[in-house]
Amino acid sequence: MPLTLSNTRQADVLAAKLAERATQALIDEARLSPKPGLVDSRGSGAHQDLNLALMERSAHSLTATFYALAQHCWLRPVDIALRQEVGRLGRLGERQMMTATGGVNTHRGAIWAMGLLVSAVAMQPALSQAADIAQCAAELARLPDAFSPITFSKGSHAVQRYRVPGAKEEAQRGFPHIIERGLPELRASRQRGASENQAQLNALLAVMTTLTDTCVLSRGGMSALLAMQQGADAVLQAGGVQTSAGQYQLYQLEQRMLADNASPGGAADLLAATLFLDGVTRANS
Ligand SMILES: CC(C)(COP(=O)(O)OP(=O)(O)OC[C@H]1O[C@@H](n2cnc3c(N)ncnc32)[C@H](O)[C@@H]1O)[C@@H](O)C(=O)NCCC(=O)NCCS
Ligand SMILES: Nc1ncnc2c1ncn2[C@@H]1O[C@H](COP(=O)(O)OP(=O)(O)OP(=O)(O)O)[C@@H](O)[C@H]1O
Repeated sequence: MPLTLSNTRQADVLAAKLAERATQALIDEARLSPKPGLVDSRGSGAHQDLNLALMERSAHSLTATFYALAQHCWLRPVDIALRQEVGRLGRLGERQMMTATGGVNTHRGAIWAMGLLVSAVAMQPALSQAADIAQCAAELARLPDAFSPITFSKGSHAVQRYRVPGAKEEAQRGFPHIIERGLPELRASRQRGASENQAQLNALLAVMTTLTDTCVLSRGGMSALLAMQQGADAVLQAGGVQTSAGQYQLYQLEQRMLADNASPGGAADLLAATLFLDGVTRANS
């Protein structure tokens, strides 16, 4: 479509809205409490170098990145040129995050997941189903980015060592932990009468039941990952965080994760992305 004044204005409006929603989803995730092992409004969980103020500063520093991604992707077809530009903007966002936090990794995985989903909504603003948006993001994630530097990462090390899918594969598969776990649990919990806080915690736990979270693997190995998955499942089997049995199981899970020095950063990223997609698709419906 040729760029006219009117559709340039539409692109601006949508980009501003998506950037604001993505930033807010990161803030809502960070504040949500009580989350096992993660930064929340009670404290730093298993982290020495993170706290809520830093997470919020980091989230705000990313608004400009999400805005640029949405602007650039507006009505664009998925192709290598777009993939490269999205990769460039994502890496620029990582550098801006590092500047805002004084060199601490607060949201690396979140920039990846949220950045791809923001891009997908801008590419096809008419999509109204979360699964379709996730598939569009997956198509982008599956394309090679020739400018991606080959660097060591804890995530890729865990993927190779334990032979499990990590952040890249989750995106390339169409974010199954958002579409098949987080989003259905969020909506089902609300329908069962859980409060918004409880529904979001249940959604996080639903993601944790099966995610091979490379943050947990890097810090605590396979035993910590299995304890996380089984502990999250035990909370949901007990009726979720809105029941006293579920709260007891959540307390047990938190104690175990702290003892393992483990934090489900990948699950937290996917919860933030779940909240973003929930908001975007509710606004469209
Ligand atoms: C894919 C990324 C996250 C790197 O992943 P990798 O596993 O190699 O490294 P790293 O350990 O630094 O980060 C992984 C992060 O992903 C999250 N995560 C961990 N496990 C999982 C999982 N199973 N599923 C989803 N997310 C996960 C965590 O937050 C973790 O910290 C990303 O940084 C990247 O390659 N970006 C390139 C820039 C780009 O192309 N961006 C485009 C979109 S903006
Ligand atoms: N509330 C949260 N608390 C902690 N981490 C979170 C939270 N929300 C998202 N994350 C994700 O967790 C990741 C940070 O995890 P972690 O600190 O384990 O990674 P690291 O810096 O690579 O490793 P380490 O801290 O072990 O050196 C970030 O990429 C971020 O996207």
